[in-house]
Amino acid sequence: MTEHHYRMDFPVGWEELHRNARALAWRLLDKGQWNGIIAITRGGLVPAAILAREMDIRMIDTICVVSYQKSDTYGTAAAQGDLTVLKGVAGDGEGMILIDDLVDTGKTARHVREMLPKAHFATLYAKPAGKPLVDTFITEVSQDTWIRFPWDMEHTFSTPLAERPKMLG
Ligand SMILES: O=P(O)(O)OC[C@H]1O[C@H](OP(=O)(O)OP(=O)(O)O)[C@H](O)[C@@H]1O
Ligand SMILES: Nc1nc2[nH]cnc2c(=O)[nH]1
Ligand SMILES: [Mg+2]
Repeated sequence: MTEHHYRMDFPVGWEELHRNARALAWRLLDKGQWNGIIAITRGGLVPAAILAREMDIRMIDTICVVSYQKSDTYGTAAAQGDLTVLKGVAGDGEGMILIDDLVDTGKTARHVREMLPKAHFATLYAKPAGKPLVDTFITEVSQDTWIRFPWDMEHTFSTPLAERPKMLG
């Protein structure tokens, strides 16, 4: 188990996520022809759907993995367990876009890149430790930032920034 310390919160709304995913689609279209998309579950599924629509790709597969345990009250990962692959993909990934929402420590990226060494690994967000493992990403955030995706959030009371350090621990 690896312990993580996140000091900053980075909430991402649907519009911002959509804009970033479309920016990624532009970048990938510029890089050539693709045979399909492989989404890393679960975070890669939404970006995969947006890429598929923008890039006119119908061939979509998944690598199904379990890694982080989100165990604290605020949905921030307290620990990262061993990576378990529930479902892989045949072949070496040639001509395929391998997509995830983000790369953090790079542990997931390292594992899936070994499984599909010829795939083009893309993410919307990247933290410095994982950045060298990504072929194409859109937005970099610092290592001590916890990204909150729209599918993990709902509209609720917003705690003033000055009080948040107590919450993040
Ligand atoms: O670079 P790493 O430190 O390996 O972290 C990145 C991984 O963590 C998140 O997935 P998570 O395990 O939270 O599961 P989910 O996609 O099912 O929500 C994210 O979607 C990446 O897959
Ligand atoms: N939602 C979310 N999941 C993660 N898994 C690893 N890092 C992160 C992060 O910053 N945000
Ligand atoms: Mg994930």
